[in-house]
Amino acid sequence: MTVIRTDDYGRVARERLPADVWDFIEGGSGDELTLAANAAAFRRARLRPRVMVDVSTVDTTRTLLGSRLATPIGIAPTAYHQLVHPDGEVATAAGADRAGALFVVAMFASRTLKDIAAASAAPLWLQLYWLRRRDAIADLAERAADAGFAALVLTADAPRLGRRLRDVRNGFAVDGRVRAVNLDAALMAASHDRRAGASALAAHAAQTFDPSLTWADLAWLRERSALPVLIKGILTGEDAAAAVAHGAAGIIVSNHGGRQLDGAIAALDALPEVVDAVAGACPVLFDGAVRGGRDALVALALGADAVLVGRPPLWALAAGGADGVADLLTGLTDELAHDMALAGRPTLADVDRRLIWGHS
Ligand SMILES: Cc1cc2nc3c(=O)[nH]c(=O)nc-3n(C[C@H](O)[C@H](O)[C@H](O)COP(=O)(O)O)c2cc1C
Ligand SMILES: CCCCCCC(=O)C(=O)O
Repeated sequence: MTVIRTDDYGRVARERLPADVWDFIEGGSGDELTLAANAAAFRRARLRPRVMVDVSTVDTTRTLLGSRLATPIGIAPTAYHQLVHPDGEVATAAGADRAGALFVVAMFASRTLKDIAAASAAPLWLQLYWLRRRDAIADLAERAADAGFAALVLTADAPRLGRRLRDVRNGFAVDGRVRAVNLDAALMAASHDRRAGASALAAHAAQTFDPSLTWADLAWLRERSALPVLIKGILTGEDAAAAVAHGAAGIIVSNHGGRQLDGAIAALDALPEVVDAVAGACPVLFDGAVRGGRDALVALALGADAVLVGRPPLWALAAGGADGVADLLTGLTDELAHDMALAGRPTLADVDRRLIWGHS
């Protein structure tokens, strides 16, 4: 199959991956209402292009927390990349590096932070879940700083894992050969216990995730790491304001790709409210159903400083390893530049709400 659009990687990956791994990646929680809403929100958006603008040069570069990126399209944290490719996150990092893109590495990465860092000169951030074992969080934050990671991302929307019915039906468990190597083995054992009619990941999260996380705990993390801490999983202006008040260095508007609270609003619909509440106090990133350059353009116009893609890099990794990831990201960035030119917005500074019909 010739790969010309993001979804083509998905078709190739689906042919290559075991059905239960495909379902783990693709699935949302519950009735997958939020998963569907994320994509539908982009399909509704309509653009107001300007003409007679010099677009002979289009600039997609973006500076985020002091790091210069070739593209405002980066990689969202997703667990266990070795489920789809033997090189796992090392290949993902190499692909992101070639595209000059940000890669947010998951706490449950299947390659070591050191090996991932060695594969990329582009910025790397580390995502954290709030574990009952605080020592594991502090230890990981320290190792991330030592390995040259530039920021931490605390995922706030997962006091427990969403009820992902595909995983429950498949009795999904992570293949024993794929390990969350940055956490100690005892902490991770349950994610490999296959049991009919249950998701091993959900059972494992119930044991290890600490559902008592509140804003006060952000101070604990900030005291233990000099790295800036962003909060991922914000969908309301109230929480965005609280994040700023508690010293968050950035916010990621996200409903976890429709994998947590089913029925939560589409991430794109939440974006303007969050951007208004933040009022420029810190960068606002976005994820959820970005599948093309036009989607990225819409989210940027609604106020995101950068967008992240979650499932597509896993598809591209399965389809073509590091080359697949690099091609995906450069392809998305080319599409973004193309649409910026046709919309009469030659720089990201020109991309604002006036571009979106109904928001101008
Ligand atoms: C297979 C998979 C694993 C994920 N793992 C994590 C994770 O470990 N930590 C996290 O904060 N979010 C995780 N996410 C959510 C993504 O970071 C992101 O919010 C979501 O995938 C964005 O939506 P998209 O897939 O439509 O681009 C995961 C998503 C998928 C699909
Ligand atoms: C207990 C391990 C949880 C990893 C979950 C990754 C994931 O599927 C998600 O966050 O979504």
